Amino acid sequence: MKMKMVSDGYVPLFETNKFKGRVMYRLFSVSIFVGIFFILAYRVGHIPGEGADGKWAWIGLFAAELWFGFYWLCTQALRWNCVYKRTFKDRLSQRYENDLPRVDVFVCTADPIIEPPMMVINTVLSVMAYNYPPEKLSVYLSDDAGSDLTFYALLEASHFAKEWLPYCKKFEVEPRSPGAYFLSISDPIDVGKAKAFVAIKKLYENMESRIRRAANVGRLSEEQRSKHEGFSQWETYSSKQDHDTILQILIDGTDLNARDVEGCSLPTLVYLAREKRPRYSHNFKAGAINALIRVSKKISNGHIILNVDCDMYSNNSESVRDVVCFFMDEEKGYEIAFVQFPQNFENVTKNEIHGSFRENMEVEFHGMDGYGGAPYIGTGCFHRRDALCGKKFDRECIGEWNRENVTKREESLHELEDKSKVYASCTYDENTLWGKEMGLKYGSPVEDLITGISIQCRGWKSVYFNPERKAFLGVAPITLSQLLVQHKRWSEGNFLILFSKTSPALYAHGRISFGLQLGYWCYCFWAPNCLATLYYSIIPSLYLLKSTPLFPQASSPWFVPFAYVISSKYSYSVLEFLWCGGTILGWWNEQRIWLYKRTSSYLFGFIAAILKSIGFSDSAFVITAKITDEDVSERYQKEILEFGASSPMFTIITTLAGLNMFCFLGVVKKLAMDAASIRYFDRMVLQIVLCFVMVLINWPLYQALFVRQDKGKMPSSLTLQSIGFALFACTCFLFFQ
Ligand SMILES: O=c1ccn([C@@H]2O[C@H](COP(=O)(O)OP(=O)(O)O[C@H]3O[C@H](CO)[C@@H](O)[C@H](O)[C@H]3O)[C@@H](O)[C@H]2O)c(=O)[nH]1
Ligand SMILES: [Mn+2]
Repeated sequence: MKMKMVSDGYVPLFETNKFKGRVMYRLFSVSIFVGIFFILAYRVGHIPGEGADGKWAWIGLFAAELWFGFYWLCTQALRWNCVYKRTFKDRLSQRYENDLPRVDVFVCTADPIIEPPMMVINTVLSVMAYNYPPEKLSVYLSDDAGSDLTFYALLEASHFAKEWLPYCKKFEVEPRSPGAYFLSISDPIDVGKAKAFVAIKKLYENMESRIRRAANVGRLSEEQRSKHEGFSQWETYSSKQDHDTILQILIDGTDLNARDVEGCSLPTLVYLAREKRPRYSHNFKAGAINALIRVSKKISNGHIILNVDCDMYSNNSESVRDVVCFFMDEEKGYEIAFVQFPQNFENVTKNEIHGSFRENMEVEFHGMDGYGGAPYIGTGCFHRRDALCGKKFDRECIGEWNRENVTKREESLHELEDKSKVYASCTYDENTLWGKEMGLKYGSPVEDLITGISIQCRGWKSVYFNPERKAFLGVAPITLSQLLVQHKRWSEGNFLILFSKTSPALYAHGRISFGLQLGYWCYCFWAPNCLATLYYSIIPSLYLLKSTPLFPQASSPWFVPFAYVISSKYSYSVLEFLWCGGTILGWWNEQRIWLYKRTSSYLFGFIAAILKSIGFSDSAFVITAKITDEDVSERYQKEILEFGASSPMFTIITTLAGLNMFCFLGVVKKLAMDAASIRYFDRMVLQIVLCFVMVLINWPLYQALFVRQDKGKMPSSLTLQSIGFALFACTCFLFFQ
C-alpha cells in the first residue's frame, strides 16, 4: 500500500550501479575456464602407466587441480556481478530530518591490557560525535573484562565529550576520534581555530595522562574511586570470569540537564560488564552483543544497531546518515536487514607486508552485494534491530520507522539500571532462542559470518557500502604470528559453517541466490585449501630431484593451457590489485601471505575444525592484540616480517621454504653439470619455474633464518629444526622412494 503511494513521485535515497567492465570480465573469465578444462583434460589423458615413476604424484596433482578449478569457479561468483552503491543524504534531510530513527551503537572490549582503555574511549568518542541528532543516538560499551580501569576511562570520556562534541560540530572535524585527529593535525593553519584547537588538545592530553597513569599503576586511587558512585559496583567483583553485572548509565540522553558546554543535548552513554560465572559459558563476543541487545532495548531501544570493535574508530561522521538512506528508502529499504561497511586499517604500511583485505573489500564484497547479500563481518555493521533479533522478512512491514518515540520514563535512572541488569545475567540465555534464532549465534569462532547467513536465510537482503571517505579504521595485527592465529580462527570457523544448521551448501540452498551461495563457499572453503596448496608446493619440487616431469614440456601443445591460465590469472590479479589502490610490491607481499596462510593457518584451522566436529575440542576466541613493543612496531613500519618466537606455524612455513631451497639447489647443480641440461630444462620447465617462485617468495624468510640479527629474526632452534626436517624429507624422497 505504502509502496504504491510513494512510487508516483519516487526519488530514491540510494542508487545501485553495475560495474562497467562487466562484459569484458565475463569473457575473460570464460577463457580461463576453457584453459582449466584443457589442463584437467591433459591430466586425465596422460596418467603415467602402471609402475611408472610419479603415477601417484600425478593423480595427486589431478586432485589438486580439480580442487583449484572448483575453488576458482567459486571466486568467479565474487566478480561476476559487482555493484556499487551511492546515497543521497541531502534528500534524506529534506524528507526525514525530524523523523530519523534512533540508533544504538555497541562497542565491545574484552581486555584492558591488549585493548588499552585509551584506544577504547577514542572509539567511543568517535561514535558519540556522529553527525546525527544526539537525542537519537546511544552508545554502549560492553566490557568483557569488567575492568574498573576501562570504566574510569569511560567516565573521563563522558566529561571530555562535553567539550569534544561541540568542537567537532563547530569545526566540522574529521576524523572524530580525538587521538587520530590530533595525530593528523600538528598545527591548525587557521588562526581563528588555533585557540580552540590548543585548548581542546590540552584537555585531551590531561585526560590521557590521568588514564595512562592509572593504567601504569594498575589500579585506581581511593580519590579516583570516590568521584563516582558507579565504582561501588566493584565491591563484589572477584575476577574477570566471576562477577556480578555492572551497569552504569553515565550520560542519560533524556535528562534535560545532560548538556554539552554549548548547551546541546548529548548522546546516552552506558557502561556494561555482563555477569560472568566460571560455570557458565559466556559465548565470547556473541554473548556480549546479545546482552547488549537486550539491555539496550530496555534503555533506548534504537531501531538500528551499529556494532564496532573497540579498535575501529569512526573515520566518517556521516556514516549513520548514509545508512539511514538505505533503511528509509521508500521502495527498497524495507527488505534490508543490515548495511556492512568495509574493514579498513589505520596501521597498514604502504606495501602491506601482512597483506590486507584489499581485494575482499574493493571487489569481492561488491560482488556479493550484486547478489543482494553482503556478508556481516563483525564490525562496522548497522543492523535493523528486528532482523537481528530473529524476525523473518515480511513484505507487510513497510514504513515502520516512524513508530513510537521514546516516551517519558516513569522510573528513576537507578530503577532503570536495576531492571536492565537482569538482561545481562549469565543465565538469561539458558533455554531461550538467544544465540540460536535470536541475536548473534553462539558456538562459532566466526559468529559474525554465520549470523549474517542466517539473517539472509530468513529472507532479508543486505547492503555493502564502501564510501570514498573510509567509514571505520581499525588496527591490523602487527606480527606474523598474530596474523596467522587470527586466520586460523577464521578458517576454522568458516569451514565449520558448512556443517552448521545454516550451511550455505545445504540449508541456504533456495533461500539465498546461487551466486551468493558460491560466494560464501569461497570463505567457507578457506581451510581445506591447505591440502591442495601444500601438495602443490611440495611434490613438484621434490620430483625435480628425480628429474620426473609432472607437467607438459615446453615444446608440447599442452603447455599452452598451463601457460595461458597461469599468466593471465596472475596478470589479472596484479591489475586488480593496482586498480584497488595497491602497489606492485604490495601485491607480491600479498602472494607470500597467501602462501603462509594457506600452508599454516588453514592447515591448523582444518585440523581444529575436524577435531571439533568429532567432539574432541572446543573452539575458543583468541583476542587479537592491538599493541606491541616499540622495536616490534618499528620493524613493522619498515616492512620487515616479525618472527621472534617459535610457533608450530613457523615450523611449517620454514620447513617448506627449506625444502624448496634444497630442491632448487638440486636443479642448479643439474643445470650446471649436466651436458643435456637444455633437454632437462625443456622437460621440467614448469616445475623449475614453480620451485623458483617458491624460493623467490620466501626470500624474506631466508633472511630471517640466515642473515638477520635483530630480535624479530627466526629463533635459531626453529631454524635448525626446520632445516633438519627439510633435509630429511629430501633425502628420504631421493633414496627410499
Ligand atoms: O570474549 C570476547 C572476545 C572478543 N570480544 C571483542 O570482539 C572484538 C573482536 O576481537 P578481536 O580480537 O579484535 O578479533 P579480530 O580477529 O580482529 O575480529 C574479527 O573477527 C571476529 C570474528 O572472528 C569478529 O567478531 C570481529 O568483529 C572481526 O573484527 C574486540 O572488540 C573484542 O574486544 C569480546 O567482546 N568478548
Ligand atoms: Mn580486531
